[in-house]
Amino acid sequence: MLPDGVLRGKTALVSGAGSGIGRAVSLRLVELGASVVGVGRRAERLAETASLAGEGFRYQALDIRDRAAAGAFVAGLGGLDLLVNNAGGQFIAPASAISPRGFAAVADLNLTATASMIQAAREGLAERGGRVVNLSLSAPERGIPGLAHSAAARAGIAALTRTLARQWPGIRLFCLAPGTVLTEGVGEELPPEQLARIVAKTPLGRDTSTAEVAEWVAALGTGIADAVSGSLIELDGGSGLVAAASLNESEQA
Ligand SMILES: CCCCCCC/C=C/C(=O)SCCNC(=O)CCNC(=O)[C@H](O)C(C)(C)COP(=O)(O)OP(=O)(O)OC[C@H]1O[C@@H](n2cnc3c(N)ncnc32)[C@H](O)[C@@H]1OP(=O)(O)O
Ligand SMILES: NC(=O)C1=CN([C@@H]2O[C@H](COP(=O)(O)OP(=O)(O)OC[C@H]3O[C@@H](n4cnc5c(N)ncnc54)[C@H](OP(=O)(O)O)[C@@H]3O)[C@@H](O)[C@H]2O)C=CC1
Repeated sequence: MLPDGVLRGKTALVSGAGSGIGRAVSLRLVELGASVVGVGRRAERLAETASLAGEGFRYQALDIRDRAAAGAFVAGLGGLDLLVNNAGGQFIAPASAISPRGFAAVADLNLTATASMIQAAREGLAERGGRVVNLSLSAPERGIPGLAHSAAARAGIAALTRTLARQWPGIRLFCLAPGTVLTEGVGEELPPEQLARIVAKTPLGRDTSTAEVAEWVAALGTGIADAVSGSLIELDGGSGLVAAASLNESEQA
C-alpha cells in the first residue's frame, strides 16, 4: 500500500471517472492527496463519484471524441502531474460483422481520441515532469477474437506509448493492461458464466479488482516509477502468458 499523502500537491485528470475502474482510480488518487479532475459523457455518474470522493474531486461532462472541446478543456487545465486515459471500450462482435463505421468508432475512442488527449496535455505534463497511464487490454498483440477493432487500437496505443517515451523524455508514459475486472461495464458486455470461464483459465485463477488497478495507477504517479517509461504492465493474473482469451463462440468468423 502506498503511504498516506504521497500524492499531495499533485493534479490528475482521469477520463471515464464516473464508473468502474475510472471511479476507483479517482477515489484512490483523492485519498492519497491528489486533486482530481474527472471527465466522462454522463454528468450524473461523475456527480456520484464526486459525492463519494468529497473535496479533491471536480468534474466536467466531456466526450473525448469531441476533439475541439476535449483539447480546449485539457489545455485549459495547465500544469498536470498525471493523465489517466481510462475512457474506453468496444462492442464484442466477430470480425466479419464489424462494419467500417463500427471499426472507426472503436478505433477513435481507444486510439485516436486517446492520442489527442495526450497531445493536448503534453505541455502541461512537461512543465511538471508528468506521467500518462493508458488503460489497455491484456495481450492485444496476440489477437483477441471478438475484439478485432479494440485489439488493434490497444496495440496501437502500446506502440504510441513506447514511441512517445522515446520522443518526450520529460514525460513518463505507461500502458496498464487488466485482464478481467468485474465492473458493471464488463457485465453489460459479457454474461457472468462467460466471465467466470475466462477467469478460471487464467494461471492465477482470479480476476483483478478495481482497487488493484487503482493502486497501480497511483503508484505509477509516484517516484516508485521514476526508472520506468514506455512499459506495458499486465494486471491479468497471467492470462496473457498462456492464451489470449476468445470472446467469440467460434474463433473463425
Ligand atoms: C483478456 C480478455 C479478457 C476479456 C475481458 C473483457 C475485456 C474488456 C473489458 C472492457 O472493455 S470493459 C468496458 C465495457 N464497456 C464497453 O465496452 C462499452 C463501450 N462501448 C461503447 O460505448 C460503444 O459500443 C462504442 C464502442 C463507443 C461505439 O459507440 P457509438 O455511439 O460510437 O456507436 P454507434 O453510433 O452506436 O455505432 C457505430 C457503428 O458501430 C456499429 N456497432 C455498434 N454496436 C455494434 C455491435 N454490438 N455489433 C456490431 N456492430 C455494432 C453500429 O452498427 C455502427 O455501424 P453502422 O451500422 O453505421 O455501420
Ligand atoms: N473491466 C475489464 O475487465 C477491463 C476493462 N478495460 C478497460 O478499462 C477501462 C475502464 O473499463 P471499465 O471501468 O470496466 O468500464 P466502464 O464501461 O465502466 O468505463 C468506461 C468509462 O469510459 C467513459 N467513456 C466512454 N466513452 C467515452 C467518451 N467518448 N468520452 C468520455 N468518456 C467516455 C464512460 O463514461 P460515459 O459513458 O459517461 O462517457 C465510462 O465511465 C476501459 O478502457 C476498458 O476498456 C481493460 C481490460 C479489462
